[in-house]
Amino acid sequence: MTEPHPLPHLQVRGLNGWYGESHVLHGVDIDVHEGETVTLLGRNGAGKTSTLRAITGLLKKREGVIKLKGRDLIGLPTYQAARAGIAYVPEERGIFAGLSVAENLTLPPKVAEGGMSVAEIYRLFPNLEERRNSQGTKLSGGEQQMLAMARVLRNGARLLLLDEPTEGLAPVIVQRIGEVLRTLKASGMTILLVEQNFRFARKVADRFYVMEHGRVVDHLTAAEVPDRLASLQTQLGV
Ligand SMILES: Nc1ncnc2c1ncn2[C@@H]1O[C@H](COP(=O)(O)OP(=O)(O)OP(=O)(O)O)[C@@H](O)[C@H]1O
Repeated sequence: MTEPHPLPHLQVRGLNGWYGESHVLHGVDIDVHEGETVTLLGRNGAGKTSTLRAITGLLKKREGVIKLKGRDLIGLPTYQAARAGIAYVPEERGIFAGLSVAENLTLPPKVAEGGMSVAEIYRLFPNLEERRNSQGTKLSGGEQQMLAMARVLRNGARLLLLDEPTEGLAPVIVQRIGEVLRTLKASGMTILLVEQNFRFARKVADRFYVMEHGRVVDHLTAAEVPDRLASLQTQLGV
């Protein structure tokens, strides 16, 4: 039996980030422990997407500490962040529109042992198997989101960053994505999620950080949500 890892899977300290001269992240602090699902909440423009982009290195102008199981990532270029074990599904999903589902699934490079096989992917996402010969452009929004998640699950990374996975999707698909996240969590995956849909986030997350103006202004556990609901709704403007 392996001992639980003593360090957070992801530790972010004093993270600052800029788009050109525009300073958008002002000292973000986040911990995500192994096997946890954590959600970043906040109004539009609070800095949630930029935080994920800074963690992956896509936001290049950044300072602070970003550690993956104790290993500092801030000096590493984006492709090495992926190799270090981060799987990122951006809001725009990033699938190859001109390729079929099956082709999309065979392209991603493997970064670590333990990535899912195509057969395992099809077990988790039966609709993708039905649509395996369809082009990316022909998929529904929900199928595209599932394909985007499936692609990164192939690569063996154990930290999954998801940006608004339920945006624009029908309730039945949102529910399906929730089931997938719970299955991934049960398999030990660590998940950091940006989500505007608080009702959805509530069902999947262990803890929440609330962001405002490029910093974390609040933190709560799932157990604290009922007591904090009213103030949270004011903070989020929902
Ligand atoms: N490419 C960019 N160039 C310049 N400024 C940007 C860029 N992307 C985002 N910003 C700015 O950075 C700040 C944080 O935006 P970010 O997208 O991280 O917020 P968010 O909380 O994810 O909100 P949303 O849900 O609207 O994406 C905002 O002020 C936004 O206008």
